[in-house]
Amino acid sequence: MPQPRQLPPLEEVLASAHVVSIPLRVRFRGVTHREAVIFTAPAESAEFSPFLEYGDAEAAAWLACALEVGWEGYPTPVRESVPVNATVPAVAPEQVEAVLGRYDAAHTVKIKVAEAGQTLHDDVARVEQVRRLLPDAHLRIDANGGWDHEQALAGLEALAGYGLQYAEQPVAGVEPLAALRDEVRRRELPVLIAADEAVRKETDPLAVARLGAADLLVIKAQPLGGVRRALGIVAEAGLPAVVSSALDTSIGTRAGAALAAALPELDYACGLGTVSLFDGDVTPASFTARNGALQLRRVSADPDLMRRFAAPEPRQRWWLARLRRCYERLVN
Ligand SMILES: O=C(O)CCC(=O)C1=CC=C[C@@H](O)[C@@H]1C(=O)O
Ligand SMILES: [Mg+2]
Repeated sequence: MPQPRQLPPLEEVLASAHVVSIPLRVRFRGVTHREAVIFTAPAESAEFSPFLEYGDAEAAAWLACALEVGWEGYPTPVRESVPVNATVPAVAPEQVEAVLGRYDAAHTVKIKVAEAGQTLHDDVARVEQVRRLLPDAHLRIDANGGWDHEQALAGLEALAGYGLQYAEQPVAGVEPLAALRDEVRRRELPVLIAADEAVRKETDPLAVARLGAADLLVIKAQPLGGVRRALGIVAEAGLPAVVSSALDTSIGTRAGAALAAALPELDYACGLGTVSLFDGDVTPASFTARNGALQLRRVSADPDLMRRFAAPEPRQRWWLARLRRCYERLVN
């Protein structure tokens, strides 16, 4: 398990922890509120927000990230500005304009596809609507592994005509992704393949690069156990990286921006625009993009806002118990 060089004492970690629940403007990943633990830590404000269904082994990596950020701070940036994409959840075409309206500018848009209970017809309608509204934007899709091999080929055949920069995790797993990428190239479909879950949910995040399963990697600081560990994975993989959010508040998004800002190469807009999907935040000036880019600055959690968005008491207890268990895993 990745760890910050020296863990701060558990009592200090608990004393700085605030459990919040922030409403989302649109349903995303099946949730309407995002729960998170925010630390008012000595180096930077930090966030621990593994998804609710994750077990402790996986969630512990997210805690390693929070402790690194909070008690060590960020690595030195090589750029001050990070371009980001707008994110369109699996909404109906009529809702697309309102979602895009939350962004100051959308030069690049990521569109969710292959949502359970929807059809390719729904995906085509959504992508078509984004393309109609933004004829010049770079478009990318994210299937979250929701297609099988044949569905992915059918999906990419149907959507490639709208001009896609890449397809993120069209099928689940590393080998299936490699097989799909081979077939996409054989058919000469003009779409690159990106790996997300195949990097962050596998025991070996480098398997994708070794097997040639993707053209680029989606990299997230919390699931990969921290900013510095993620930097190491990108360096070893030798593939272009798209740093993305884990649906974090402004605090976790700032850690993602620190990762993107420290990468030697940044060829693609990052998936760090999701604060615009939140209807509330723990910092007075939300860390959102201006003209399609985040400008690095200090982002600190505000005590009043953390009180305003404090999670209900039973959820606080649930999160603090989870935090203790994950900490124990990092120690042992
Ligand atoms: O990449 C983006 O534009 C936004 C982040 C995003 O899509 C995600 C955030 C959190 C959880 C994931 O299901 C999802 C993703 O799959 O990339
Ligand atoms: Mg993804």
